[in-house]
Amino acid sequence: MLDKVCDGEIIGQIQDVSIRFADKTILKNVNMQLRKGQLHMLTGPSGCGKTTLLRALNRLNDCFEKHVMTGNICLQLSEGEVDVSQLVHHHLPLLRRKVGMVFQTPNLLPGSIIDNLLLPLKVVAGLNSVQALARSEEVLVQVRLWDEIKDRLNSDASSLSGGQQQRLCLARTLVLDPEILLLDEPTASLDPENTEVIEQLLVSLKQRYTMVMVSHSPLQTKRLADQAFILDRQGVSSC
Ligand SMILES: Nc1ncnc2c1ncn2[C@@H]1O[C@H](COP(=O)(O)OP(=O)(O)OP(=O)(O)O)[C@@H](O)[C@H]1O
Repeated sequence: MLDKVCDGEIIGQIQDVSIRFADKTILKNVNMQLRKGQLHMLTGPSGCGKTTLLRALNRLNDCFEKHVMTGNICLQLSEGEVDVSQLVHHHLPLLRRKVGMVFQTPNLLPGSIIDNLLLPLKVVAGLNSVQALARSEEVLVQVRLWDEIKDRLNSDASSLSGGQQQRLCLARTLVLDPEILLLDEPTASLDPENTEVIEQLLVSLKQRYTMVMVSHSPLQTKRLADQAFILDRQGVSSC
């Protein structure tokens, strides 16, 4: 029984969501609820549509041609209830800020470690240099990276280890104050030691953020899940 915590305010309703790319149906009538401050683990066979479902939550599938989604996704964010499926194009950047995503392999911006945080803070959040530096330090402490990199903030981000790069990616998402975090197999490219660091970090982020994480590992799912879901051709079931 993986449902360690079943109560909690429902802040996400995924109702009858079906998604296809061109004429290929990937997801059919998926129903799922997200609860505030909980870590929802999503598992299932390769190719069943886990990443596609994650991307539906912040409309990243819109980036692909011939993508069609039906059904509803409603999220309760600090601004109020957002009908994700109905949002017009110019509201998507704000949605993606509130519903941030971390990918399977670290996807850092070219440039220095600190550039990876200053850039979104200045360009997206409109902070000045002093504010952006202060916020960067705050979030680097939050992802437990500050002590490791505080003396080389201007080094190339690619000089970081894989685990450090993934924590920097997480920091880059957190720096914009998301409310929901989408995590697409964030430890898939990491060794067991770095996986443990990321897992501990995610546990520490529970409560403050609502998280949806894809994992292939039953053990990882068991370790982390407040609620676990299996996605397959029949849709989503909790386990
Ligand atoms: N942009 C796209 N265009 C066309 N087909 C796509 C696109 N993205 C995903 N698909 C297809 O949708 C199906 C589900 O892919 P998805 O990546 O969501 O599965 P997954 O469960 O996350 O797989 P894995 O566990 O292997 O990462 C696959 O058949 C894939 O080829």
